[in-house]
Amino acid sequence: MASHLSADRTTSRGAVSSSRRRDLVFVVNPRGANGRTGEEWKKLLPYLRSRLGSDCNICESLTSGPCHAIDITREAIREGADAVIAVGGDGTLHEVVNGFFWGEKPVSNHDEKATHMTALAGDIIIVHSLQLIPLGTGSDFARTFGWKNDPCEAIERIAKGLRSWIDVGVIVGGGGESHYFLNVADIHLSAKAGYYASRYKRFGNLCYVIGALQAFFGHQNQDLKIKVNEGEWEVCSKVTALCIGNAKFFGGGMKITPNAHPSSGNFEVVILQDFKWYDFILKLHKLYDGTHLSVKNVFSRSARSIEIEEIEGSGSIYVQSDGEFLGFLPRKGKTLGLMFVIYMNVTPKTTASKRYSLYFLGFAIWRTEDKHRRNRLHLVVATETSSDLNNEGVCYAKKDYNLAKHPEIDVPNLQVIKLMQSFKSKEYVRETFAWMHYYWYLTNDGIEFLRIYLNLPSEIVPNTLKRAARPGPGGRPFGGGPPGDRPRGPPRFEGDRPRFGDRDGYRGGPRGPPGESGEKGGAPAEYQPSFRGPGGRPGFGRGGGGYGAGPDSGSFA
Ligand SMILES: Nc1ncnc2c1ncn2[C@@H]1O[C@H](COP(=O)(O)OP(=O)(O)OP(=O)(O)O)[C@@H](O)[C@H]1O
Repeated sequence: MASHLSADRTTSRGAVSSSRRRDLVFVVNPRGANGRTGEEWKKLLPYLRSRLGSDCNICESLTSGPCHAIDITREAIREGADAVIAVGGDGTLHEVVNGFFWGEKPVSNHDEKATHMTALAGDIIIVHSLQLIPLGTGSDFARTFGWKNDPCEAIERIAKGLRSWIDVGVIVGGGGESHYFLNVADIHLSAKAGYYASRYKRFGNLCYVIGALQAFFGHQNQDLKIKVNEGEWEVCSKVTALCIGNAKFFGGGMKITPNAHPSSGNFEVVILQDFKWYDFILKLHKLYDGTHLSVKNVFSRSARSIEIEEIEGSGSIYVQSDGEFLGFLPRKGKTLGLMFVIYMNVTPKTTASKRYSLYFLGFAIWRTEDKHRRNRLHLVVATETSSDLNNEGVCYAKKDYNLAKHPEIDVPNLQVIKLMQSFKSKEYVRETFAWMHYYWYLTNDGIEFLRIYLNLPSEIVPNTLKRAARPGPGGRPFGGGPPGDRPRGPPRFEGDRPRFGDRDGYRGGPRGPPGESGEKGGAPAEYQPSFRGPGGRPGFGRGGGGYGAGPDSGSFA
């Protein structure tokens, strides 16, 4: 463990190395929330040790000043920490997230054997865990998940060890340097307000109001050029603020990007145009409850990437990410502020394709505000119990949106279909449709995702995959080697460039010949359905036409 980390190793260290005790590194900002974080932390530590000490090594490291959390995190990861826990506000979380990266690359462990980074044919999935004990002034990131500034609740989340992927945004600055964010990156008035608010943290959440009032002095709405998802440049006139949300809240509880979710794979970009100071006074309540999108001159769109250029070249447009002041938008002609998201799998050769995701430990699935998300995660957990998708590598559902329950999984049929459509869009499953039934086959990415999500050892593979390992005519090479040797699909990028404007482009191209890509109504020609009547279990995945079972699915990545 990092030399300067103070590690609580009251329990046998020998047991630590031989068993699976986790090394948890708590990065504490004692100055957070005007010093309250440090005080709370002192009170919390005995409880933390009693709650987690029997299973984990608890290492605490107090920051000594701004940016120190970045160095601590990097060192912790290199030394093999299983999880880094930010204790403080969004600023501390922001620094910890940046510590997960070095330049454009994720930081990796010194010890190759214990490495938490999985490299699969050029794709890198970062599986170091990040967690948060929200103890800051605003703690806005935690609000998206409905978390309170309650450290005991946070410790319970860590103890339960539930995990989820979250997206990480990247800002590529003028000099080409990468800067990462988790919550909201914003430009102009809101960023200026955040800059001033940081001076008044002693007033608690009121600091944001004071900051906003101060920011209006000398403020001028500015024309900006933006390019979304590598499309055409557009002019946005009189921009008051432009906010790029990976999560929903900023400024001490303003629901600025109400449709953003850190696992969606997209930002929500909200642009406020031509606002006057009195507009803010009159509409402030709408910003807090997230209903401002219906207000005149407020625009929202979903985006994976956005480039922003100042037209006037004033060099005075503030940029902020996760509530931390980053500097000013580069002047026109010199450089661009470029931001883009990022969802799992990095293809290292292609610098333009930065799709990272961190593993978020202790994700409060039952507390999230987003109903759809809750159902999705519930269903992933359900697959573990039902042994359906995970064990068999396949899942099915009748195309009946009103069916009260899926016959095998204890949730409404519609939720199964919606979850699988979401998985399909992420290429975790391949879909076919026949005889009023959908069938989904786990892809390699899907297996990897479920394995990590459900914390399964690498020996566990879906049953269909095991059968595919049998040699024989027409048999697929799947399963013949170690899991990491599984063959991959065709390259995800054409030449050096990702097909950014096209979702399929960055998710990967078609994975098989026409007819096998799993479009609705496109059951493979060789497919012979073997239904056993209503409520019976179709034969998919059990040898008939399942994943890896026959030549029809042979080109499936
Ligand atoms: N030891 C330290 N002394 C002074 N400042 C520090 C120290 N450690 C970290 N910082 C800085 O403190 C700033 C604020 O920290 P943090 O975000 O944790 O608290 P907060 O601002 O009260 O909460 P929030 O951002 O949620 O409103 C960060 O910019 C960080 O760089």
